[in-house]
Amino acid sequence: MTRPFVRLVGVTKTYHAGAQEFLAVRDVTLDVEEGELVSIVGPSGCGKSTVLSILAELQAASGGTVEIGTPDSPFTPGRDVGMVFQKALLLKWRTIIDNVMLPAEILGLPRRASRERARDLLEMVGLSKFADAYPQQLSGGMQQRASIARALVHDPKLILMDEPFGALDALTRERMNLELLRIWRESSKTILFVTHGIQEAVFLGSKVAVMTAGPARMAAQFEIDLPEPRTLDVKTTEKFGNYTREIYHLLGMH
Ligand SMILES: Nc1ncnc2c1ncn2[C@@H]1O[C@H](COP(=O)(O)OP(=O)(O)OP(=O)(O)O)[C@@H](O)[C@H]1O
Repeated sequence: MTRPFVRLVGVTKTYHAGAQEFLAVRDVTLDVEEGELVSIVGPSGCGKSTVLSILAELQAASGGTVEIGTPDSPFTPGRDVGMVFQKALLLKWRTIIDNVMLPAEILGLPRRASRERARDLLEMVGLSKFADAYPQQLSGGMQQRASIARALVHDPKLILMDEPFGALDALTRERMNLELLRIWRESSKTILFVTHGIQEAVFLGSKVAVMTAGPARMAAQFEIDLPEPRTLDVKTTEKFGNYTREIYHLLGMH
């Protein structure tokens, strides 16, 4: 049995505000295999972003175990993380290719090789023609594709996505889901995908971790056994319906 790339065991996070303590998450236990795409779904405020920030080592857990990397594939925080947020957060005074290159620049990676990689990634996300355009010339979905290319440019081992398609219209979101699955297959990265959308979580993940609020905790996990490669037809299957129904119930929505 190989070691998972990410292992969280009984992770808790307490925030302090003066003398007040606030338990933001507890009972977070999750294994993510190398190359796996795992969804984390839950209502607003249940601590999903907190879990991602602990994984990115932007903040420390208050308790429990956080292990990332394996002996064969060690993990360097900062260097080995790519992040995608709800907003694309592109710098409007930089061209798309210069935006994509930003993490490589910050890490001081060789410029010529990074530029080539940025071009390849823009091709992968279907934006070759827009390399020299500015962000405001792109639609929301295109900007989000550029931000995915930016998250991959320094070849990180772990991609953390925090509600990346939440601001997109429903059709673009579906299209981006398909795009993400293709990019994931082509790049074979380990991806953690946070969403409020139960259907989105089940459609994308080989595993779905469900977080509940009040008190915030990781309540359950589902191995999602659906045909690969996944297409939108999967959503009409009985199995897909059963997974989503079970998660709705867990979240108290009947
Ligand atoms: N730096 C902080 N200091 C104090 N409390 C915080 C801090 N960051 C988050 N919290 C609290 O911790 C809880 C979890 O927040 P978090 O942002 O992780 O939830 P979330 O599930 O990602 O929410 P959303 O889906 O709305 O983005 C919330 O109640 C939030 O108010």
